Amino acid sequence: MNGGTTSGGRGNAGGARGGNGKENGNGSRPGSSSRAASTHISPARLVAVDVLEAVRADEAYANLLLPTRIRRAGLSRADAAFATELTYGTLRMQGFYDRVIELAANRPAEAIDPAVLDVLRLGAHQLLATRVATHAAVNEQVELARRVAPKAAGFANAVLRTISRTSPEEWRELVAEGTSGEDARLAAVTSHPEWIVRALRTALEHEGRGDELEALLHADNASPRVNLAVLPGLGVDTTGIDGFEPDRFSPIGAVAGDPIAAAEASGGRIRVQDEGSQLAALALSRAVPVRSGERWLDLCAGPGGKTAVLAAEALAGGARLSANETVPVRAELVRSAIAGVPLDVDVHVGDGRDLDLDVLGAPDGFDRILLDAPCTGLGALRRRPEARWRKAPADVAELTKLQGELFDSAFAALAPGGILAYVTCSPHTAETHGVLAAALRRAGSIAEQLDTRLVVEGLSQHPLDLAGAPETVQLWPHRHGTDAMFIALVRKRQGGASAAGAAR
Ligand SMILES: C[S@@+](CC[C@H](N)C(=O)[O-])C[C@H]1O[C@@H](n2cnc3c(N)ncnc32)[C@H](O)[C@@H]1O
Repeated sequence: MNGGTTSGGRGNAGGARGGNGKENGNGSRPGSSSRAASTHISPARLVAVDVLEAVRADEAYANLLLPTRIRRAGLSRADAAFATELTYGTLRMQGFYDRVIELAANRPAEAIDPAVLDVLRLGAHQLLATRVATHAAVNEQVELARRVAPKAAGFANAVLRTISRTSPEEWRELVAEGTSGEDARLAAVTSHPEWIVRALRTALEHEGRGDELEALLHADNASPRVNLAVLPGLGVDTTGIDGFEPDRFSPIGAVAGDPIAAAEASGGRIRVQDEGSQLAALALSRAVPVRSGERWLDLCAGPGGKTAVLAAEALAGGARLSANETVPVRAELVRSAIAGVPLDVDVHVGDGRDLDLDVLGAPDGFDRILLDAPCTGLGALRRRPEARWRKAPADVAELTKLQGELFDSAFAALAPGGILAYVTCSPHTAETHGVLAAALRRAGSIAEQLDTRLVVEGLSQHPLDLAGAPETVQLWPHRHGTDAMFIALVRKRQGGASAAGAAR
C-alpha cells in the first residue's frame, strides 16, 4: 500500500456520502447545454462520459456512437484518440473499476447514482490505466460529477482521491482478495463476467491450451490495431501508402500509418478488416481451385466485410456470387461494402433458414457457401467494449439453435461436391464444436469435414500456432492478434460416394 493506506484501513470515501445512501443528482446531465459551455473539462472527457451514459441508459453501441460524437464535438485528432481510449478502456474495465469503487466508497456500486458511477469509472480508468496526472484526473472528474449531480462532488472527490492513493497492482490484489475460486479471481481482476471466463477456459482446454487463459483475458482488454484488407485481383497500388506493411498471416492483409485514410482513398478496394475475418473468407474461396462459373453464396452477409473479399475472389476466379442478409439495413451495408468490386452481386433480403434456390438463381445449388453465423461475439470483445456486460448465458442457447438451423439450410443448399464454411467470431464451444457436431450428425455420411487447418496454414504468410484437431481452426487474440474466429470447412459428398478430403 502506498499513501499510508492499508488493506484494513484504506481510508475509504464512504463517509463522504449523502445521507440517503444514493448520490442522487438533479443537476444537468452529460450532454446538456451547460456542460457544453464548460471551459474546465477537456472535450475528450465530455465526449467519453456522454458515450458512457448513452451505452448505459440507451443501450447504445460505443463503436457506432463514439465516431459521431467525436465529429459533432469537432475534436482534434489527439483529443479523438484520448476520447476513444477513455471510452473503450472504461467500458472494458468497468467490472474491475466497479469493485475498486466499491472498496473505495465502502458501498455497493448499485447504491451509487448511475450518472455519478459513470464519472467515477472514467476517473478510475484515468487513475489506474493511463498516464493522466492525478490532479487533472481528479479535478476534472469532480467537476463532471458536480454537473451530473451537484451534491455528489464531495463524494466523487473523496472516492477518486482514495483510488489515487493505491497503485493499480495493489488494487488488483485487493479486488482478488474479495473473490473465491480461480475463475472468479480472473473475472474480477480482468473485468470479465465469470460465465465468459468459464466459457473461454473451456474453449482453450478443448485444444489443450488452458494455460493461455490469463493471456487471452488480458488480450481482450487491449485495443486491436486497425487492420486493412487489400481486395485481391483489383490491381490496387499500395506503393504510395505511408507505413504500409503486409500482415503476418493474411495474404491480403496489411497495416498502414493512417489506415482510415488509406481505406478512404482506395475507392472501396482497401477495407478495414480483422486479419481473422480475411482468413475465414479466404479459407472458403481458396479451399480448392475455383472453376469458372461456380456459384457462391454468402448466407449471413451483413455488413459485408467478408462479402467484399469473396466478391474480389469470385471476380478473379470467374465465379458468381450472391449474398443474403435478413436485416434490410444490413443488406444495404453489404451493397456499399462491395461497391469497389466490379462484379454484379445479387444481394437478397431474407431469412437464411428459408432459402429459395430458384429465386437465388442457383436451382442446382451452390458450390461454396459462407455461413458466418450470428453469434455471441465472445471472440471480438476487444472491439465491442460493452458487449461482455450485455451478453448472458441464455443468449448462447438461443443462438446455437439458430446456428444449427442456418447450418442445415446452408448444407441443403450446397450442390453435390460443394463446400460450406461454418464461421463464428465466438470461440464458445457450444457455438463452435457443439453446433458443428450436431449438424454433422444430422447430415450423416453425406457430410465430410475437410482439413481446415491445412487450408488456413496454406494461406498464411507465416506459421500459425494452431492447436486442436485439424478439421477446424480456432484463431485467438492473444496468440494471433486476430479476433477469435472459428472456421470449419465441410463438403457435401458427390452422391454420397466417399471422396478424399479436398484440402489434403
Ligand atoms: C456475424 S454477422 C456476419 C458478418 C459478415 N459476414 C461480415 O463479415 O461483415 C451475422 C449476420 O447474420 C445476420 N442474420 C441473423 N439471422 C439471420 C438469418 N436468420 N438469416 C440471414 N441472416 C441472418 C445478422 O443480421 C448479421 O448481419
